[in-house]
Amino acid sequence: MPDGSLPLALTMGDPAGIGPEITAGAWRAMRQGTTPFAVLGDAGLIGRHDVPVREITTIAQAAEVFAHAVPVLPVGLQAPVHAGQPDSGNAHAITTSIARAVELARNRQAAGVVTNPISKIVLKKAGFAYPGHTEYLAALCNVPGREVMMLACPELRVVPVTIHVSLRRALDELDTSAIIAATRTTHAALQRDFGIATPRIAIAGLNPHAGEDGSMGTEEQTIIAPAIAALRADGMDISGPWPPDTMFTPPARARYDVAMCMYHDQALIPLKTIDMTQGVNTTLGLPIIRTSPDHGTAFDIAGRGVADPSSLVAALHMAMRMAKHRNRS
Ligand SMILES: NC(=O)C1=CN([C@@H]2O[C@H](COP(=O)(O)OP(=O)(O)OC[C@H]3O[C@@H](n4cnc5c(N)ncnc54)[C@H](O)[C@@H]3O)[C@@H](O)[C@H]2O)C=CC1
Ligand SMILES: NCC(=O)COP(=O)(O)O
Repeated sequence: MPDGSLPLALTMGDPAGIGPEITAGAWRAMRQGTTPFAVLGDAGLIGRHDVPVREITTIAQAAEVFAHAVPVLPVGLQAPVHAGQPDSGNAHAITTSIARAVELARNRQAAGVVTNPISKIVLKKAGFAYPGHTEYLAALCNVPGREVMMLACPELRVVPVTIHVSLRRALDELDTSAIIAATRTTHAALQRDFGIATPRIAIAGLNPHAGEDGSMGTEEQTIIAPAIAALRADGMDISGPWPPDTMFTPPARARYDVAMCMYHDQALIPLKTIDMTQGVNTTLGLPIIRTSPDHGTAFDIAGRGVADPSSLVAALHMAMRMAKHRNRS
């Protein structure tokens, strides 16, 4: 069976966050469609949100069950779950769910992995060694350091070259080779997983006004321009370095397929401001497909039944589209 018709593996995320209720909401929205998923988590927890749930023993059973109930491959919890009150006691279950989902995708039993949100600090307190999914997934796939985070909504795609580090450390980490590596990975993924034959890539500056000829910082000249030259020499359609404050306006966005940004918030602020409900986070550079909603655990509203499942639905649909593109390439 081609990967595009396999079910997706959906991780549990933090059980005290909005993961269980957006999972139930996504199933309601998608049950009659052609994108089945199986949850690696706790059936009782999802059943709290007024949806039928069925435990399955292999992910192959998901497609048949999906129209009638949320298919769940059980992953046992270690601590009781109270919505909105995260507990590091469940860290092992959270990370096991991710590891098993990756295994299913790597064994070609799942079309890809879609992750529900985790709390970085909850896992860190339990000794988890990774800043987020992105880095953990790369380790699980034996490609540490090759991971690239891309967020996408219908209006914009953005890639932060430096990811889950302090702003001070991001400035230290930013170098020509990091920009070149992230851009090459992004270019290849846009072709392979998104069907864009000749991606137009815009590179952001770092400083106000992109440095204005070195009068407000020299990183554009010393770090970014050499990366642009090397990428153009590879034959890519590269523009920049663009002043970051104007490169996300609607006319500017129309001129590129992806914006390479120098640090986390330079990328994520415009994306989430433009469209938090349809935004999807995807990890490029892995041997598997991985997407996720663009939002976090939203502990402040968890359990109230008000969480919007739209971003998770968009993540599930994007993962399936990517799997189908990858199969055709
Ligand atoms: N992919 C992932 O696993 C991600 C995890 N996080 C984690 O989430 C935790 C909370 O992070 P925050 O910065 O508070 O961001 P957040 O996205 O969880 O919440 C920000 C605001 O948006 C609201 N919100 C988020 N998703 C919503 C939804 N589906 N429907 C309605 N309202 C929604 C929340 O109620 C809150 O007011 C952190 O521990 C962070 O590490 C954050 C981003 C992504
Ligand atoms: N701000 C994006 C984010 O935190 C998502 O990280 P990850 O868990 O997908 O690595």
